[in-house]
Amino acid sequence: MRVLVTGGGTGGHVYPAISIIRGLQKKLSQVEVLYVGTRRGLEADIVPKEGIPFRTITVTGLERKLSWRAVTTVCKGITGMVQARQLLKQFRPDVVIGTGGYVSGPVVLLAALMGYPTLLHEQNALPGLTNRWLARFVDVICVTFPDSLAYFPEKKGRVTGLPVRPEILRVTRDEGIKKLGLDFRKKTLLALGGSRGARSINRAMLSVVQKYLASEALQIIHVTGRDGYQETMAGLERLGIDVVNSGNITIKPYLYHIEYALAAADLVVARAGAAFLAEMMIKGIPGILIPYPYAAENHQEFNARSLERQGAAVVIPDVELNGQRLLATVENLMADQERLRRMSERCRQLGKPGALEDIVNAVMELAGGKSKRE
Ligand SMILES: CC(=O)N[C@H]1[C@@H](OP(=O)(O)OP(=O)(O)OC[C@H]2O[C@@H](n3ccc(=O)[nH]c3=O)[C@H](O)[C@@H]2O)O[C@H](CO)[C@@H](O)[C@@H]1O
Repeated sequence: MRVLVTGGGTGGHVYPAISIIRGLQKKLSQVEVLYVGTRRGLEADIVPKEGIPFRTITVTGLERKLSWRAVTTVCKGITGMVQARQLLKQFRPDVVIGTGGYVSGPVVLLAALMGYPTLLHEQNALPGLTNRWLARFVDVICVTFPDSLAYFPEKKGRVTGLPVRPEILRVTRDEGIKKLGLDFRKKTLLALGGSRGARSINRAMLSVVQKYLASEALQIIHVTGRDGYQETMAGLERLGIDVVNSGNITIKPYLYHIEYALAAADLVVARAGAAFLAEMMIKGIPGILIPYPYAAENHQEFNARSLERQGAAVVIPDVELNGQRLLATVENLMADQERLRRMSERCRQLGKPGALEDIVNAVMELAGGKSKRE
């Protein structure tokens, strides 16, 4: 099978694309892949390192106002379309997969117009601009949140979820607690702010760390992000909080093996990026979510509110976040273990451990069911 994959700009679009490619390679003995991205997106760095054949086209984001920049954008858009058409004609895929981001616009559009079977994957509850725009042209749209089905033509959408790394599915609570040197008798709070950390969460967490410094009930892992580590440590020192000798608090700039922390956690404090939320749901961990307010079209708010409506999380808007509010929310949840248990149950029901399998099956079905016109 020949699969052309496109999607990029940020990791949020690139990692699901790589997971889908790996899933197809595992399932099929013969699969030839071509990844189409831009030179400037994160995909240009990651995809070749993964050993996946990679080609680039020229595209830039859409301009909302008429200006010289808008004219240049249109010209680049036309160049991108011509390049995409050439790549499609050369590679002749059995199926084309788009995971969002500007680059997938011209590639998937051309593919659909040329008669190739097309599939989109949407990660967020509020679908991205490119996927919303492509929806009318494509065959199948796999979504993460049921909420986003409302933005797509009725018969095309299906809820598959977002693929998570296999090690996250595999590691057990006992393994996580042991690996991180935690106490089996205590509950564990994991606080982190997405892959780059979050200053507002780091600041608010100071109050939570201070309160639970010597707790017999709750231990804390706080991941600050690389940029926030020094500031957090300085903040703790200013407050006279000695985390090193407390034995109850772990502060790290980044977790390369987050699967252990996820396996150990009973509650998280986090942003609301789609990948992390999918991981929380699968592990059954309720969340206190503080959506990143500057994400495109405020989409993290939609992700977080979706889980809140379904009883799997509580939301604190970033503008309302401070130490007092976060501490009160943690304390309320810790005082109501029955509520935490119900929330955890809801998370597990929402988790989609079979996401990758479902997407791979949809791709295979599509590739087998339609023939190319060009
Ligand atoms: C700022 C922004 O716009 N982010 C978007 C981006 O998220 P982004 O690509 O940043 O992804 P997420 O925030 O959902 O997930 C972060 C990932 O980093 C991992 N991790 C994090 C911290 C750590 O110490 N170790 C570690 O391994 C997590 O396990 C997770 O897999 O694309 C997603 C999918 O389109 C969107 O939903 C997010 O809103």
